[in-house]
Amino acid sequence: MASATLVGDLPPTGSAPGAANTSSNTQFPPINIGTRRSALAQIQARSVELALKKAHPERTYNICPVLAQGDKDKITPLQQLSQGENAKSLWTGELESMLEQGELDLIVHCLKDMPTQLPDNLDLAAILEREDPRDALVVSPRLPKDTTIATLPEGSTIGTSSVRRAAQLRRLYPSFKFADLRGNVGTRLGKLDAEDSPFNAIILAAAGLKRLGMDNRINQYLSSDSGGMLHAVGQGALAIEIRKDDEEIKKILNKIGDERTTRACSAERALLRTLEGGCSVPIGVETSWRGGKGLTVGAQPAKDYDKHGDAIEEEVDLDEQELVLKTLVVSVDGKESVSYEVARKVRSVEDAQTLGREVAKILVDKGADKILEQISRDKQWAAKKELEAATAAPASTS
Ligand SMILES: NCc1[nH]cc(CCC(=O)O)c1CC(=O)O
Repeated sequence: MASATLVGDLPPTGSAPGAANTSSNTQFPPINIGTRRSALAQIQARSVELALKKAHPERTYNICPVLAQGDKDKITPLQQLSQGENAKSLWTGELESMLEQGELDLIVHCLKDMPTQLPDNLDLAAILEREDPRDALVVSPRLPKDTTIATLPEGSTIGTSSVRRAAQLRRLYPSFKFADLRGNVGTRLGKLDAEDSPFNAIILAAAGLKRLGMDNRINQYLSSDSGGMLHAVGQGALAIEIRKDDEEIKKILNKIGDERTTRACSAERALLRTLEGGCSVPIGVETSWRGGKGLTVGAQPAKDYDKHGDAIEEEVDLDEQELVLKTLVVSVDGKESVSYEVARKVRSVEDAQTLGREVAKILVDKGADKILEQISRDKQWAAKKELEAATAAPASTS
């Protein structure tokens, strides 16, 4: 038959007259969820799919894993990769063009990896409840299990490709050396554990380890209270990017966002955007909510436990709580730093953004601009050197 239609390829509407009153998945086309290909990315995409299925069981969902540019090039250090025009699209460019072309309906991102400015036709449409935003210290299996950042051997080598992590640690632990460490979480742990590993410890986001069920590898959670580390803007939160004009998907996403995380992360991102920092700029933040009824830890309300040990969610009026925002900008060598802390009620995303922008201006007044200018001069210098090297040896493959 010339006009055969493939099963599963039915048009969303206008099925042949007399067709059975079809099941839900033929009334609407499936929603295509884009994600990167790593195990962690796919777990994250599945958690979003689950939330969507709960909110909209009448729809069907497809997870589409896509290989990102940043995953392909594992050799060039991140600082160099994230330079120039395409800097910001390292992890998201490929997925975004598929979204623009309608091959995807939404992309699940780690908010931390999302640039503060998106292409004009795309939108950050939802931020989900935050997982643990802290950084985590994972020490070599050759060291005692109770090793902390403060008890690591003098002169230890720490594996991290994050300028923010290295700069903050240089500031407090000047004897440490830092070595580039790339790859997905499993790869990084493998490099730490290897017989001939150069690393005494590595730093990873606690959120990634928890989502992968590998938090048993965490030797110490790092925070302002422990190890003196502030995490990256948006760390631990998942965000959904969509086409700006896609009202249907906007409506579908309505129920899955988390207001507390959205406000906290909006303050963090407005701060970052005002400082014009990319993901490789050493800006650390920490947000928590306090006041109202009951204390909150991280982005989430502190949980009470009933006599069976089940968590009781406290009723806390978010609008009556203060957002506590701790911030730190450190020079790459760790020698200069500017910090600022503020607490204020933020009753909307706009309030939160205003707070973030104000804090950025205060940090600049306190000298953060000099630190950031130095970093951008260093980057330009490195880019120039790279270009010179490329011109001098065009055939070089290294
Ligand atoms: N830099 C890469 C990256 N982007 C997001 C996460 C996972 C944590 C998160 O969801 O914020 C990680 C891994 C890491 O930093 O260890």
